[in-house]
Amino acid sequence: MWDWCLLSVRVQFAKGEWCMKSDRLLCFALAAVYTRVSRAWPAVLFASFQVRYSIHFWCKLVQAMGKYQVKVGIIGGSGLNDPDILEGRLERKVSTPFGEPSDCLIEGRISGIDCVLLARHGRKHDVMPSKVNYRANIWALKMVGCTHIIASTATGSLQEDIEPGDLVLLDSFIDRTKSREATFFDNSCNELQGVCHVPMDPAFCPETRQLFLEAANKLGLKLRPTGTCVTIEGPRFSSKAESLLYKSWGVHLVNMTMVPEVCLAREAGLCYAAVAMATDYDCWRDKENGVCVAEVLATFKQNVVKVTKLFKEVVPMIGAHEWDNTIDDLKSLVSSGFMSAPSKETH
Ligand SMILES: CSC[C@H]1O[C@H](OP(=O)(O)O)[C@H](O)[C@@H]1O
Ligand SMILES: Nc1ncnc2[nH]cnc12
Repeated sequence: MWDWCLLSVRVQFAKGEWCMKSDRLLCFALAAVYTRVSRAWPAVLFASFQVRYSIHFWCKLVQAMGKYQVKVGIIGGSGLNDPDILEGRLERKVSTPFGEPSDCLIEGRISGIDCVLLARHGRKHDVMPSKVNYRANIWALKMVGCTHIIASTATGSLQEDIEPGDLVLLDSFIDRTKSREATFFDNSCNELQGVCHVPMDPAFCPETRQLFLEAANKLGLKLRPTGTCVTIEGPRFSSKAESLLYKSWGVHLVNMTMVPEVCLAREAGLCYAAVAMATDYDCWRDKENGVCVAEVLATFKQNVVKVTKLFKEVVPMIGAHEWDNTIDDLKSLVSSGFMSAPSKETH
């Protein structure tokens, strides 16, 4: 039994995750006492203890064998910026060649997987959609080593069967923004020279999306597997004619932030997936008044637990997955978009 205890301690040290948390210490102490008294109980205790840590262990092992160390950036949209989602939090202020991101990065872990949380509109929600520095946000996450970004967004539903509170895993977008920096390759940064026409199909990372679907399935959570979102410039909501126009295009949802975030994540070679929550029916329906901020925030608040559960479930799945080919393919996709070879290795 002591061998088992020692092995466990060694694993904790090897992972660099040893910390004097009371639950872990108690677990070890009880096991040590029981070892003297009985031979059965320690096994039971350690079985439960090990289930949690063996998941971490295998995740780390899979990552250690791969080329890329997985780190998941979480961009919290309206209504999602609760840092409690992360264990062992540490705030880090960063600045990028493109300016300041919306707020500090909050680094921490979910189930042992390194994560970085960023509030898209700042933690006080004082940055409006058109003024979000999307380039700085994505670059900051890339700079601190993120391989993935999972994002949330509050959206208006353009379809009767997508009800307020429903979650949709986006698979495409339509860009109706007007005044946003939508590429890193505009020669404003010395490191990133060249003209890049990056392919945007598929728009969202298929492998990460697949893991989201499996995570939702495991949780028994309703997640619509596909959906197209039209991103408008904002900050105003749509007129009825605009709303009806988007609806007539067969679009499912409307928001103000998905573009250029998803495009910049692609240029940065990051695996990006977004979960949209329908918070309202915009203003196309005759049945009720149009959307307002209070409605958006209230609906998001009522349902936010679904998004956090889903994110907490999917992160260890991302950590356990093998990403070498996916990330290499993304890099090639970006390289294929250059009109001439970039002057420096940027990805
Ligand atoms: C608060 S109403 C409009 C606002 O909500 C959405 O934000 P996010 O995408 O960051 O969740 C929408 O895109 C608008 O920015
Ligand atoms: N109806 C709507 N239009 C644009 N952005 C939104 N975010 C939430 N609801 C929205």
